Amino acid sequence: MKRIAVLTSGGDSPGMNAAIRAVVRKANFHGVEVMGVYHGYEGFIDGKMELLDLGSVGGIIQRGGTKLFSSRCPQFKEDEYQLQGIKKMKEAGVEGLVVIGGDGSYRGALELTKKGFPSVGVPGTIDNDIPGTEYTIGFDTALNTVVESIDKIRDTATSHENSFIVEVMGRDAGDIALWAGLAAGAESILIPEEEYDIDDIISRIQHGIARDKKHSIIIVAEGVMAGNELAKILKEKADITTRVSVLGHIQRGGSPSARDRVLAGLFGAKAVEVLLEGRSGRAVGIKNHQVYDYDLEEAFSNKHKADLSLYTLSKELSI
Ligand SMILES: Nc1ncnc2c1ncn2[C@@H]1O[C@H](COP(=O)(O)OP(=O)(O)OP(=O)(O)O)[C@@H](O)[C@H]1O
Ligand SMILES: O=P(O)(O)OC[C@H]1O[C@](O)(CO)[C@@H](O)[C@@H]1O
Ligand SMILES: [Mg+2]
Repeated sequence: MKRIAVLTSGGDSPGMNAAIRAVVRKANFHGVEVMGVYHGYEGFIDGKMELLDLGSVGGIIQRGGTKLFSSRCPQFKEDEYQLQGIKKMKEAGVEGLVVIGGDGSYRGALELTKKGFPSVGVPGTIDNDIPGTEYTIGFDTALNTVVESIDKIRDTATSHENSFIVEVMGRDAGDIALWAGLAAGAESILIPEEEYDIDDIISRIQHGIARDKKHSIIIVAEGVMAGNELAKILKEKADITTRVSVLGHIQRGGSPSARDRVLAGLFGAKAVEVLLEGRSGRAVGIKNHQVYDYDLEEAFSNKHKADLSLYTLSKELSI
């Protein structure tokens, strides 16, 4: 291969820029040019891209967001648009693609590979919900943002002896809620992967009050329900008044943590190696501290499993 392309797709995540940089620098190291495709699959369809040289990815390793912009592009699910994009790429001499994104983006990458355009997936999502890899780029930074926010909420919760509900991101995946709950010492954690027990949540708050605890923190992943909805249930069922904080998109921003930058470097470089070895339809991941590649299809035909031992542990530690 003499020229490949890179794009970022789906929700952005801190560390995507570091991954773009790694793809460009690693490919250049092997004498291969890299085109940066703008706005995810939207730009792919239109062939909206430009050459990324060594200098063009300088100064971005520490920047949140993605220099290439991202999008959710529903029309890319249709063959017609995938083929149109492949045509544009081939006309520009592009022979392979690195897709940095989540599970949806991976589906697009597999479709392209099946249609004869070699593509490799790099896991870039704060949700940490891609089967086959223990960590995704951006999860660590998002987790730290959430934990820092909860620490601040805890200060005011303690001063006013309030119970707080903190709503975090995660439509289908509870990793952010779970890890943040454990890291911040939340009394209850609600995740999409596990049925919640409202009586248990209530009794934990009441138990805290009875032992003169100054605050209570409940973390709810948005996929379970909105924080305000939970507040209403607690009021109606047990006359418990709570304050609600919805952390929202601040969780997707900010400078990537050192861990996410390292992961981005490892994954970006590995994706280039895979393409240059003539392999495609692969995803890169990390397991037991080893970076490896595996079948893209495995990344979405299996369901992501949250580590429920953390859930049990959190219940034991926060009482
Ligand atoms: N079945 C599919 N076939 C082709 N392309 C797809 C498919 N599913 C998703 N895509 C493409 O991938 C894009 C991103 O998918 P999605 O919105 O699910 O985000 P994601 O990559 O899972 O990231 P995250 O969930 O972290 O935000 C979609 O907008 C679409 O362009
Ligand atoms: O960009 P949008 O549409 O607000 O997406 C929000 C979703 O994206 C994610 O942040 C993942 O990127 C999810 O946690 C969240 O549910
Ligand atoms: Mg997704």
